[in-house]
Amino acid sequence: MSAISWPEGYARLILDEVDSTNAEAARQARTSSGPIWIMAHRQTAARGRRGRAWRVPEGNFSATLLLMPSEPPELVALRSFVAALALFDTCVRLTGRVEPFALKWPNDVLLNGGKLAGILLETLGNVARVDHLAIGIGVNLIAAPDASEVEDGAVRPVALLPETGADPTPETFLDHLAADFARHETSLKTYGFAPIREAWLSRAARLGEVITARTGSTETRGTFETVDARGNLVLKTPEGRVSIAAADVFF
Ligand SMILES: O=C(O)CCCC[C@@H]1SC[C@@H]2NC(=O)N[C@@H]21
Repeated sequence: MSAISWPEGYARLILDEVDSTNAEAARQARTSSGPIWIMAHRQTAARGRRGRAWRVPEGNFSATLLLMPSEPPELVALRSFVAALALFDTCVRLTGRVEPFALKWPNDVLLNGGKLAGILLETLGNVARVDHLAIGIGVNLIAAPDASEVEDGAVRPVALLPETGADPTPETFLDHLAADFARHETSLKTYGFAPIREAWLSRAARLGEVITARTGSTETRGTFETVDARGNLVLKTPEGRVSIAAADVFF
């Protein structure tokens, strides 16, 4: 595997233990003046989407990228697609295989149909313009939580090592991910969301198939048509097209 160079303009902080790298990003935001990757070998209070806990066996990958976008929230939210694409590229490079990986809206990476990685976006700042964005990324490198620990109907958790035999250290994973993220971030800034959206759709799981999107107590079932220019999930239902900004998706 060729050596990878750390992207210019991004700082890096590697911790042995922290409560949550997203919580550390919020603390770093008080003093940091530029983007910084924060990686931890252990998290004692890692959090997942929608207030869930995220269980992290040691050896798995846990990191947060703190950005200072100063952009409106709808643009900032598109970073979840940038992060998902970067994760996809990193996984492909480190395993030498593309076919077992897919992206699940809004921001999971699947491996052999199971959940390999999740992304948690958290914003800090005023409502109109986001001053700080924390992109938290967890990847099951060596071990996945037991299927009994996840919500009913959710995809089963899987890990990279048992599924592919690839055994990157968290540091190696970070080096690749930081480079891949920086490349897609430059593309977003230069060309806008369109190429990111196309690339994401070409790696999407269950495109054209019937899926279910659940938000609280509301459930929408329909054919996964596309992701629109704002990153919304578009489902074709018997009642017409529905565009969904935030939900959990079930296959
Ligand atoms: O629910 C999900 O799918 C998102 C999981 C995100 C977990 C990562 S691990 C690194 C970062 N720190 C946290 O506390 N959470 C994110």
